[in-house]
Amino acid sequence: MVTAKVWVLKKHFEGFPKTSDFDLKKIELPNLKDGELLLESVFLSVDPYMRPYSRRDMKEGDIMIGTQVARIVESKNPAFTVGAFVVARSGWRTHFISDGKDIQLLPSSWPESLPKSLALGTVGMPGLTAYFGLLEVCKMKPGETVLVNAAAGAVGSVVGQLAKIGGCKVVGCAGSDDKVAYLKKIGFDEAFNYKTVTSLDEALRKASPDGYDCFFDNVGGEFASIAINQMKKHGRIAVCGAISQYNDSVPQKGPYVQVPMIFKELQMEGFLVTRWNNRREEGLKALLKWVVEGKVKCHEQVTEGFENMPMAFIGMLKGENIGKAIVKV
Ligand SMILES: NC(=O)C1=CN([C@@H]2O[C@H](COP(=O)(O)OP(=O)(O)OC[C@H]3O[C@@H](n4cnc5c(N)ncnc54)[C@H](OP(=O)(O)O)[C@@H]3O)[C@@H](O)[C@H]2O)C=CC1
Ligand SMILES: CCCCCCCCC/C=C/C=O
Repeated sequence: MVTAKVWVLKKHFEGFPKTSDFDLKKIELPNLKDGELLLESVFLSVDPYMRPYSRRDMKEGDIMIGTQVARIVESKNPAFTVGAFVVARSGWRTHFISDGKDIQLLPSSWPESLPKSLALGTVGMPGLTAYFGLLEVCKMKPGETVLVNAAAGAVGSVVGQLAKIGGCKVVGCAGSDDKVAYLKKIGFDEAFNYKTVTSLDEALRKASPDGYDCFFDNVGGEFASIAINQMKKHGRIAVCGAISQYNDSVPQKGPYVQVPMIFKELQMEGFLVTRWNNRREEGLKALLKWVVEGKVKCHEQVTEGFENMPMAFIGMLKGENIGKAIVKV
């Protein structure tokens, strides 16, 4: 008999999540039936979507949603061997049982030397978000200028590097001087700390006096309202995330987008990375290749210990992470 530790949502978040909104519990797992596997989580992901999705998809007492890289410790399914690593969507649990249908083996070409946690970041859902958002929504072209916010995070840091690979000029904004230094290190042409500039409008203008062809928006709210005015004619805005609004108890008010949208003839499109689930393999293959070649650099903010999951999640929402926020069990 295996005992799993799980984190449940004790109380729906009101405003910014608190550690007291979570409860750590223990669950006895049953013995495996034919066709089933026992897995242990090795790395778990904490992601911004957990904040809005908890309200939409969960009730109090449910196990927190989320993904992990897990190792197969017992198998009664001939398609999966003990010791193999998979990406699963089993929520905040140390151990779980699967019938093998909703788990994905790490690509067979995954180098031994590459951290498996990257399957939750650059070579996982956040990397795919950057890849499809830039190619399919922004439709970036060589020579264009791309703006990205939350630029030092899991999605943003990949957006900037893919845009450079695609022959664009890249401007990134992030919330600390250390993050700005990181952006310059990984090849961003311009980067600034949006928290310390006297005027965001002026800082954006200085970074690209001619304006922006593409804006990959991870933040929404006031930042997006200011940035939209600096789009070039026929610019494209990929509305990827709105993290500045996820913890609001009262919805923020305008300014509104219609006037710049009309006079600059902009395209603005929201998207979910799951739209391209049928092209997941293509995206992961491309991302893995760039990482192995050293063309895309990865950084992870690793929190040690399953007990610290709520703290890691709250820290990520506060902006404490450079690169992908990960918990190592
Ligand atoms: N559409 C889709 O399919 C997907 C959307 N997303 C979205 O992409 C965005 C980035 O996700 P991800 O890369 O995983 O997360 P990050 O690794 O970027 O972590 C979140 C970052 O958001 C920034 N942030 C937090 N609060 C605010 C705020 N009030 N104003 C501005 N910035 C803030 C912080 O960076 P800083 O210090 O720079 O402020 C923080 O580090 C999120 O909005 C997320 O919801 C992610 C995956 C898929
Ligand atoms: C329980 C795991 C669900 C994984 C869903 C990933 C979809 C991410 C879409 C993100 C939207 C905003 O952050």
